[in-house]
Amino acid sequence: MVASTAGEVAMSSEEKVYNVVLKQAALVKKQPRISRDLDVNPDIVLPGTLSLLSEAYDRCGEVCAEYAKTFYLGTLLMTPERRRAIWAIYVWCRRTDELVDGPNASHITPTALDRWESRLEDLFQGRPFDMLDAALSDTVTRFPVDIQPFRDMIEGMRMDLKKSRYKNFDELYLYCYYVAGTVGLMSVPVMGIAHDSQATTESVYNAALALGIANQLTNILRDVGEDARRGRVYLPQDELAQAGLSDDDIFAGKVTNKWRNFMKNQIKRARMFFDEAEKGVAELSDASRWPVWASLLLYRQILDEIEANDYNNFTKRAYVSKAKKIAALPISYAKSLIRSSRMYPSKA
Ligand SMILES: CC(C)=CCC/C(C)=C/CC/C(C)=C/CC/C(C)=C/[C@@H]1[C@@H](COP(=O)(O)OP(=O)(O)O)[C@]1(C)CC/C=C(\C)CC/C=C(\C)CCC=C(C)C
Ligand SMILES: Nc1ncnc2c1ncn2[C@@H]1O[C@H](COP(=O)(O)OP(=O)(O)OP(=O)(O)O)[C@@H](O)[C@H]1O
Ligand SMILES: [Mn+2]
Repeated sequence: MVASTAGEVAMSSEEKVYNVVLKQAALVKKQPRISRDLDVNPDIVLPGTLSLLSEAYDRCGEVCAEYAKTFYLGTLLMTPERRRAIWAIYVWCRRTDELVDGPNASHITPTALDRWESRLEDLFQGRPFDMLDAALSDTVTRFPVDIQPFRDMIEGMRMDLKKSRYKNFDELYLYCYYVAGTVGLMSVPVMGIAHDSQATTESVYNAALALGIANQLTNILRDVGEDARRGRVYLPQDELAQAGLSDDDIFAGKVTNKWRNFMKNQIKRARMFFDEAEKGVAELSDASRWPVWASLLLYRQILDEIEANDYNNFTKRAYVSKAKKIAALPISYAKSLIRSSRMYPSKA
């Protein structure tokens, strides 16, 4: 905590977000999981001509496969019920992101985000607006998923509309929580914690949050040039200044030693969040560990690729080759067999 000049005690973003983590962990412990047959969910009013929920989920799967093939393949390793739920969450996140990042982004106003949020409230109450919302509406009755991280992701999009600079890491951390840490908090109740895990629920949520933050920091470091061309700098201004750099250096896009040193520190920080996340993966339920390890290893390799590009993230896009993606699969499978804090072997 930081005391301001006015005397009141200000909370850091990390502390604020940790309070959300504690709340999510407490909710998941309380809420019992309801299991029903697919397509028989009396709590949902299906929109339009939609007669079967399975059609809605299939459509979510198609959207997911179209936007993120690698990730879609990962979800195929999960149980069918969990896989469908993750698709529904993925599609909602992707649609939310498209509002500010997609082809119609220039027309998006805070009012449009307010409307998206009231649609979110409706779908959590069993009144989905369209087919894709209907799948998520069903998911949130089957798994103890809370609305807060979804609201927070919309808040992140609001932030993105009005803010294009971040004073320090504390401000950037909050943005990363809103747009990506939230994904971790949404996913854990679906992926499930292993029945014999000795870890606390909070620590697993904390690791999930860390993976979201790590992914977003990596995404930012990969896209520095692309974002600068849209007038945006998602880097801590105070750290840029300490490194002797300014926005103008970023717009000029020249790889200098100052830039390399700055990038080394940013990469180091992103890796620390990946390390934090690693501690939680072993606690997830059996079928969820493999896809999460795969996504962690693949996303983390983008950092290695930025190094391999000699820190030119202005004009070169760092990406992981198909061969490396394939190589990550057996490695992540082997890692998913390791179950750190558990005392007994799995029954599954
Ligand atoms: C198995 C798994 C990875 C599950 C998560 C699936 C899920 C619901 C993903 C939604 C992702 C999404 C569309 C988010 C919207 C905002 C956004 C675009 C965030 C960026 C993702 C990267 O996407 P991409 O490379 O396509 O970016 P471009 O738009 O092309 O620029 C983010 C960087 C954030 C993604 C964050 C996660 C996937 C969180 C992962 C955390 C977990 C799955 C928790 C794991 C649990 C433990 C205990 C570690
Ligand atoms: N091996 C590659 N070759 C060329 N472009 C790539 C490669 N990998 C990723 N990209 C580009 O970067 C974008 C984002 O990559 P990301 O790492 O998020 O993979 P993704 O969304 O899971 O997509 P996919 O798995 O279908 O490649 C891709 O949509 C693509 O435009
Ligand atoms: Mn992508």
